[in-house]
Amino acid sequence: MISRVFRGVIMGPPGSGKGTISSRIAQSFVVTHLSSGDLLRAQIQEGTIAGVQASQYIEKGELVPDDLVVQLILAELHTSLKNKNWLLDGFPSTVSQAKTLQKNFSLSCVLSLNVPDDVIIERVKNRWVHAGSGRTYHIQFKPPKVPGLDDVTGEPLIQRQDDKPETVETRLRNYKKQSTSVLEFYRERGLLQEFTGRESNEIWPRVQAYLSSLIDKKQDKSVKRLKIT
Ligand SMILES: Nc1nc2c(ncn2[C@@H]2O[C@H](COP(=O)(O)OP(=O)(O)O)[C@@H](O)[C@H]2O)c(=O)[nH]1
Ligand SMILES: Nc1ncnc2c1ncn2[C@@H]1O[C@H](COP(=O)(O)OP(=O)(O)O)[C@@H](O)[C@H]1O
Repeated sequence: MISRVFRGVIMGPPGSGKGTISSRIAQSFVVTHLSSGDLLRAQIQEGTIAGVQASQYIEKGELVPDDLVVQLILAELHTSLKNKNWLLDGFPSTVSQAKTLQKNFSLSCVLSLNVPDDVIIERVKNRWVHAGSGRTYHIQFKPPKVPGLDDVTGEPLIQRQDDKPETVETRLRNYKKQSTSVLEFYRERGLLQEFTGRESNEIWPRVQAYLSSLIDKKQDKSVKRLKIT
């Protein structure tokens, strides 16, 4: 059933391909991708109070307090993404966040990526990002056109502080601890669609086929990835 507005969530452990699959969804459908991690990193870059608070948790691989991230996400959904198709990446990460989201919006679906830990740990080692846009690259899987530089701006790529192996281990542990109840919350509501695999290129066609039944492709073009100023 194609509903008027698409409101989706994509879940998965760090490095599972949420950003990769989300950008393909944004290219294939009229959907704007909003990453809670990108929002938080933008706050840190701007040196806001929220950014200073969030950085203390992010650098340890721990979740940022619910009220802080809820405020940032809801502000975007009620303004720049009002009446638009959107896909949330990395939010909700707790049941409390899921309940708050449910009070504000009814979701079309929740996609969950199941990728083995050994694949994730190897992948994140070679993840490079363009801090300003959140675009991600990978030495083998998605290399930049010019080594070390962002394809769009030509600015230097960096590795995230929280992508260090010991922090990734913490984030993986925290994801497993927190996500079980969030996945159950959505499974009980018949919203959860799980995709298991080792490569994004094998998962993507299954995601694309599933979303084709939910998203109306004919709608006017909307912004692909919310530019977080
Ligand atoms: N080798 C390989 N790397 C991938 C694959 N999918 C994504 N990546 C890369 O692995 C890293 C993590 O992917 P990302 O989409 O950022 O995952 P997220 O943390 O869940 O958003 C990035 O550097 C991606 O470019 C894949 O199928 N194979
Ligand atoms: N919904 C959220 N609730 C609390 N903290 C969050 C949330 N989303 C992101 N964060 C914080 O930002 C960090 C980076 O998130 P993210 O960019 O989604 O990582 P990845 O995409 O690699 O899984 C997380 O480790 C966590 O500290």
